Amino acid sequence: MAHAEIPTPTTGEGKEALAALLAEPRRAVVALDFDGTLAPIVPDPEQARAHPGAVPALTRLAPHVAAVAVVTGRPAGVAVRYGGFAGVPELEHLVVLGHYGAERWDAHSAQVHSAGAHPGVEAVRAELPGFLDRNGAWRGTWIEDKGGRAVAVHTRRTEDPDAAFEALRGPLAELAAQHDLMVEPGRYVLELRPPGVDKGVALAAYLREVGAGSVLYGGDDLGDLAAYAAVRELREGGLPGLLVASAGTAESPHELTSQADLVVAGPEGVVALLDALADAITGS
Ligand SMILES: O=P(O)(O)OC[C@H]1O[C@H](O[C@H]2O[C@H](CO)[C@@H](O)[C@H](O)[C@H]2O)[C@H](O)[C@@H](O)[C@@H]1O
Repeated sequence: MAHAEIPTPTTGEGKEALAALLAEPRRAVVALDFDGTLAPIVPDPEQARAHPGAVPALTRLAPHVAAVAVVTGRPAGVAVRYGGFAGVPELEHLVVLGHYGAERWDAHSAQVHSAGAHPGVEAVRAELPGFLDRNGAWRGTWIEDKGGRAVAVHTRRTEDPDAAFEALRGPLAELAAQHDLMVEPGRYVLELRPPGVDKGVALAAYLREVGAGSVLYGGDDLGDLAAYAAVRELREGGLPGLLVASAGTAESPHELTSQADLVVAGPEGVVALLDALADAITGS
C-alpha cells in the first residue's frame, strides 16, 4: 500500500522541526488540542467526540515517540471520555493537560490531578443565568458548566453567533474582573477561568519533564496561541518545534493560521498527518 505523504511545512523552522522529528522520533513530543483539532466542531459541546481516526492514528504513533499529550480547555476527564483515550493499550503513557493546564490526567494511573475549585468560578456559576438575562444575551446562548475551574458561555447556537458573542464580550470581561477571573475567548465561546496558567505554561513544563528533543503542537483556536508562543520561545533556545493549525473554515482564527508552519484541513487533516508521520517512522 502506498504511504501517505507528509505535507510540507511552509516555513524554514517548520521544515527543520519535521526533519528533527523524523530523524529522532523517540525524542519527539506530539501535543494536540482536543476540540477542533482531534474532534470535529459540533453545535452541542456535549456531543463532541474524537474523529474516528484519531485514536487509531495516535496508537500507531505513540509507541515510536517520546510522548503524546492532549492539551485542552476541557476538564481533563471530559476530554478523556469524549476522546475515548482511557484503557487503550498503546496509549498507556498518554497525558491530558486539561483546563488549560490546571488539571492533568495520566493514562497509567487513570487519575486526574486538579488545582481545585476556584471561589470566583463558583460565584460566577451562580450569578451567570441572571447576569445573561440582564445583559441581553441572545436566545440560544448556552452556559457550559465545566466544574469548579471554569464556566463557558457559548453563542454558536444563537441566530447570529458573531453578534451574540460580541454583545457579551464586554459585560463578561467586567464580571470576570469582579471575581479575579479572566476571559478566554474561543470559537463562539467566552470562558471565565482563573488566570495564572495557560496552554503555553502547561506545554513548556511538560516538555521539560519528558526531556523533549523536538515538539509538534497542533491547535485550532485562540487558546492555542499560548502554546504556539511557548514553542516559538523554545525554538529560539534550540528546540525544534513544528506548529500545526487545524483549520480550513471561515471561523479559523487568522492569528493562529498565520503563525502556523503547516495548515491542515481540520481534524480529518490532523488524523491524516498523524498517520503519515506513523507511516514514515515505521516504514509501513
Ligand atoms: O482547548 P480545546 O480542546 O479546543 O477546547 C476549547 C473549548 O472547546 C469546546 O468548545 C468548542 O467546541 C464545541 C464542540 O465542537 C463547539 O460547539 C464550540 O463552539 C467551541 O468553542 C468546549 O465546549 C469548551 O469547554 C472548551 O474549553
